[in-house]
Amino acid sequence: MPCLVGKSHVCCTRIENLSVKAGGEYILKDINLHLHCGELTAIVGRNGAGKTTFIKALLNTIPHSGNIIFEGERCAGNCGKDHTTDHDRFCTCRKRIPYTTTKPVFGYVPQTLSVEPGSPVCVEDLVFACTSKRPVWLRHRKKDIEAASEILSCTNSHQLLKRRVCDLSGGELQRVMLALAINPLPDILLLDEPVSGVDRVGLKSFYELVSSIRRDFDITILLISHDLDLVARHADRVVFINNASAVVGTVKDVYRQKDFMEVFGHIMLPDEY
Ligand SMILES: Nc1ncnc2c1ncn2[C@@H]1O[C@H](COP(=O)(O)OP(=O)(O)OP(=O)(O)O)[C@@H](O)[C@H]1O
Repeated sequence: MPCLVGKSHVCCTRIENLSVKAGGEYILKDINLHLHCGELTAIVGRNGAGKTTFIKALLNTIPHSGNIIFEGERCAGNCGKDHTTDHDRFCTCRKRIPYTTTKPVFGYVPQTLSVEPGSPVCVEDLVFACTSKRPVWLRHRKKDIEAASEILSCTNSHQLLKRRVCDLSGGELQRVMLALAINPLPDILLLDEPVSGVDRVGLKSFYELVSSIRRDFDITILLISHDLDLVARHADRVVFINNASAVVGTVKDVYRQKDFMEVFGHIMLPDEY
């Protein structure tokens, strides 16, 4: 399973001159960023700054201009192992070739999932709907249930398999969606931090889980965040979106920047406590 795949490749994503306009105004203008594998990059900014717009442009769900170029490595294809899509990208054999694409594979966890109260859909159905070509209403086979459980175990949510999705807490739902977003393993994982239905303890464990994914899998993680303390503790780099442009740097660099301090004030860094 992709879950078992470890660190094996190097990659970089270049975002060049990304712009989004709405109603004649720029929401984002000429954003240029380099994102690296194995790094957690947090996107911060005041309400309405353009964080979600940025993610939507990356996912190509809204009109935008500019380029997204993903450079990675994949198996050369002659190592004699079974070649699934994941294998090509994450095989640990030594014969690897560089590849470049403008269409990287994204995993996406939205801020929330709208679920009808009382809906009988259980987590198992949700996993099958996302991962299997077999109609969800057919009786679930033992091997499919085991595969679903293994997918969920990546985020320690396998015990939720039989629970109704509408009954899950905000934190439980995030864990299920995160498991789906990393199976199969994407090139870039986009996360929108939950802002409702998750308490402070749940949010902390969400960041710890994201950090462990960053450690275990060599993928680029971009996280829209509203919790600047948790960002300071977990992010490798920060993108601060303000006035349609972006400032990028380490937590310390960005948090001590004049514009950032005007918006958010003085945020203590972990080594200042
Ligand atoms: N389709 C659209 N047409 C016009 N304006 C839009 C459109 N989509 C977003 N906007 C505006 O673009 C700005 C950025 O919105 P966006 O949702 O990206 O902000 P955000 O940083 O994610 O905010 P929040 O932190 O509140 O979630 C807002 O002023 C919003 O009203």
